[in-house]
Amino acid sequence: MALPLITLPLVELHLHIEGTLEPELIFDLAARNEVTLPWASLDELRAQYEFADLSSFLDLYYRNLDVVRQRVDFADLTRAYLKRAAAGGVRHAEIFFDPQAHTSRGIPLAIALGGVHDALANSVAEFGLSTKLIVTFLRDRPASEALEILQQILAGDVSIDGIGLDSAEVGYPPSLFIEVFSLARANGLHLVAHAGEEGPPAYVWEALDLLQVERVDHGIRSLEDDALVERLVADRIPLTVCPLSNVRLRVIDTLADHPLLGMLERGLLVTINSDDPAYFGGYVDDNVAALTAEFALDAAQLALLARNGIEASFLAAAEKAVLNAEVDVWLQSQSR
Ligand code: HPA
Ligand SMILES: [Zn+2]
Repeated sequence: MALPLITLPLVELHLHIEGTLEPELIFDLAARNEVTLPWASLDELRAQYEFADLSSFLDLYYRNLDVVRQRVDFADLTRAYLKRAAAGGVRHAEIFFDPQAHTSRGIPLAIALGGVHDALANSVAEFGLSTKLIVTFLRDRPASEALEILQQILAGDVSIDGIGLDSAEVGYPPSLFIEVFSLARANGLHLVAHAGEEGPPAYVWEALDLLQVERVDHGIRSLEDDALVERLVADRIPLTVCPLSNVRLRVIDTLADHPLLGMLERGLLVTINSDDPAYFGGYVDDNVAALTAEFALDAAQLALLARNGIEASFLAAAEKAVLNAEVDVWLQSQSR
């Protein structure tokens, strides 16, 4: 009898829930909410998924959210991600949610956040997948708005685990958000920020020194600054790298050009993630599979990447130990 296949237990740390809105769900929610779409068919919508850079992607990402309106829509969106992620071996996900992508189009915060929370609350029971929720602020909107929303969340009844920064990077340095991050820190929240995706290494320094982030999202432009790499290595600051996103947003030309192996060689704590899987051609397991094919990664390298994700997560030590033991079992299964 064939041995049952053991899947590598994965942790996902860079995932925008809004970026899991698949074309089929866009059409379903448009029908549910009686929204007229500008696309006549799924194919016509899919034809829009060619991006020149981050901002051309963000235009479509925000636009497509028009169909997500009711609390149940947010729950359905989130549940669909959890189901797909679990099927790909994800055991723990730390999920980004952009409140301003919804409040700015008139959806009350409580509806959007409540719907996401409804799905996350059942995730362990339904999918065997634990989660944390990280509220990300749009850096191309005023910091005063982010501060107001954070205050509302802190006063509300949905508890969150951390905050982050995303959206258009260049021209919006982390220094604009010092007050928001100070408030989050004072309230015991974890801190992350997108930096060094399209922005310069100086933004990564600011995220570390001014915002005191615990992880850097993307961060691949850090490689342009040796002193910064030394700092990231010395402090074991994780970088949540998203290879298929990097290719689709033209941060790099092709997957073959991805600096993953060089980053690992330099001792960086690199984790593999999907970013916006409905837009970039794959979920986290697809990212791992694409890297494995491109760079002929062996079982030890895959186990290292899985362990990096576990180390970089905001799980408690005992929870990390459980997942690391599952990686051990997977690694043993690979040598048989
Ligand atoms: O890849 C991203 N970068 C910045 N902001 C984002 N918001 C969703 N995805 C992204
Ligand atoms: Zn991102």
